[in-house]
Amino acid sequence: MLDKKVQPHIQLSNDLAVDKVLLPGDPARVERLKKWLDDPKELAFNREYRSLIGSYKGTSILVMSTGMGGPSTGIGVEELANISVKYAIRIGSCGALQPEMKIGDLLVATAAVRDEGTTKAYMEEIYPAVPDYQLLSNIKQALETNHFPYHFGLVRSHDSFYTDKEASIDAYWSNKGIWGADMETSSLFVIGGLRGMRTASILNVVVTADGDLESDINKFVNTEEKVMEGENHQIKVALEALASIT
Ligand SMILES: O=P(O)(O)O[C@H]1O[C@H](CO)[C@@H](O)[C@H]1O
Ligand SMILES: O=c1cc[nH]c(=O)[nH]1
Repeated sequence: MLDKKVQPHIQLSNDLAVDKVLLPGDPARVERLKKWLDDPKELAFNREYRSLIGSYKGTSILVMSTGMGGPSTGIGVEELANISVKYAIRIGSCGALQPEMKIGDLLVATAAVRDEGTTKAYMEEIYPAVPDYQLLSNIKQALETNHFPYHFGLVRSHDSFYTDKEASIDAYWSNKGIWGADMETSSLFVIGGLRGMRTASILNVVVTADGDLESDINKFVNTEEKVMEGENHQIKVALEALASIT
């Protein structure tokens, strides 16, 4: 369904005529993205959905935060599909689950474990959460051209952060070969995919596998240098991947 009306949550409409979007979780990341775009224009900031539009190498790019977790990501993705968005790359942060991953390394999701509630409201658990092959290929090209440190691997998207069991849950999934933990990738892949969107997720490592989640997250709030370097890398790679869509 194409929708000329302003969408209720994201407060954007089809009049934008843009089909490519970058999706950070954090609205503050939207502000930091401004410097990457030519002629950036603030659009809306309603609830967790902060948006701006600009261009990169002549390609029109929408940027919109999803907030944290599956439900807000799902609503954002549905409303973006209603205004004709066709390509969406998440630029998020994640906790590492494998020991060789360093702060500021990038993790490109090859698929996601649907360990959250949102996508179960849409599809049986046997349905896979997978990205678009062409976007992955563009992302790999940009990573190699720029020589940024990266990994490709499975991500676990989850709903909880501060339960008493987080350490053992992470150990379990690490042993099963999962590379990182976030809260939105599986919802983007499943809901975006069901709505005909091509999707990918590039995650910046903000917590190492042997790190303590609470203290490392606090360092993240203090904009630790390596984290910011990783964020700049993920933004550049995502923009290059979108701009090279033919
Ligand atoms: O930095 P963002 O993109 O929000 O991603 C991660 O950070 C939040 C938790 O701190 C969750 O949303 C998680 O997925
Ligand atoms: O472990 C982590 C760290 C950041 N974000 C997450 O979702 N999980």
